[in-house]
Amino acid sequence: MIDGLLITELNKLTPGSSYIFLDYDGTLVPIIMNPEQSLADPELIEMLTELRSKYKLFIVSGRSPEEIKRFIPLDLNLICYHGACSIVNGKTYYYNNAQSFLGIFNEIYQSSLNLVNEFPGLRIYKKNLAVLYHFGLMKPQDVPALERVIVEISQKEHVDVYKGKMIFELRVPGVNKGIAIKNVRDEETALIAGDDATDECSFKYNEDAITIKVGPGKTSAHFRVNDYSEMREVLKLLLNNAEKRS
Ligand SMILES: O=P(O)(O)OC[C@H]1O[C@H](O[C@H]2O[C@H](CO)[C@@H](O)[C@H](O)[C@H]2O)[C@H](O)[C@@H](O)[C@@H]1O
Repeated sequence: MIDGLLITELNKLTPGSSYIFLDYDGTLVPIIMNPEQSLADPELIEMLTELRSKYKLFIVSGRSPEEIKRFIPLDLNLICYHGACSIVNGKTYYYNNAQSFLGIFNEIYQSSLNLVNEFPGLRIYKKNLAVLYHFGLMKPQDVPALERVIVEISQKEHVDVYKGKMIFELRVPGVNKGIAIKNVRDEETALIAGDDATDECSFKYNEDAITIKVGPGKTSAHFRVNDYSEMREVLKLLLNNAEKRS
């Protein structure tokens, strides 16, 4: 059930001027074993279509823009690669010259490929500004050894390691969803929702916003919902609020 206080807070968001920043995996769609299959369903696409017409909507993801665009066939504002790249009104911006890491991540990907022989079940995905190591199908007892290898690569190549749900990701150093969000919204009212460690930066850097943790775990968000379907109920409330005010 949605917290009554959250329902009251939602009234502070003003259609036309307030921002909505939504993480994707685990927040709008469930976490699944195959990351390439996380397509948005028709209900979600309809909801996002409505939301972007009423609020300043951003999807804020660790994914690449290409992945998000394949999953959600809408022209949306995006913050991708955990904050390394933003697409605002069709224009692309990179954090701190992040695009200069393209070659490095390609090299890391190529030289990592043999790890699948050392760690049965490991899947490695090439992203332009990141490399994703998915250990969901690995034996749990092998994961600490994989982590050590990945930390070594990150130190050698001067990139950051991110530990998410069943994944390690090498990403552009210093990226932070929270700073990217802050730069976009300035001090305008906003709702920010996310489910994972990377979203905690979004909450911490934007304490004045309405922040929602999706699912269990320690958080600095002001509110919590149980899962992505309850998050969708919150979005429906936002749409109803906008409808009442029009
Ligand atoms: O910031 P997000 O939109 O939450 O992206 C974070 C990572 O999401 C994806 O991985 C997660 O979802 C996958 C599909 O459900 C799941 O298989 C994986 O275990 C999760 O960690 C994505 O693959 C990563 O690149 C993102 O960084």
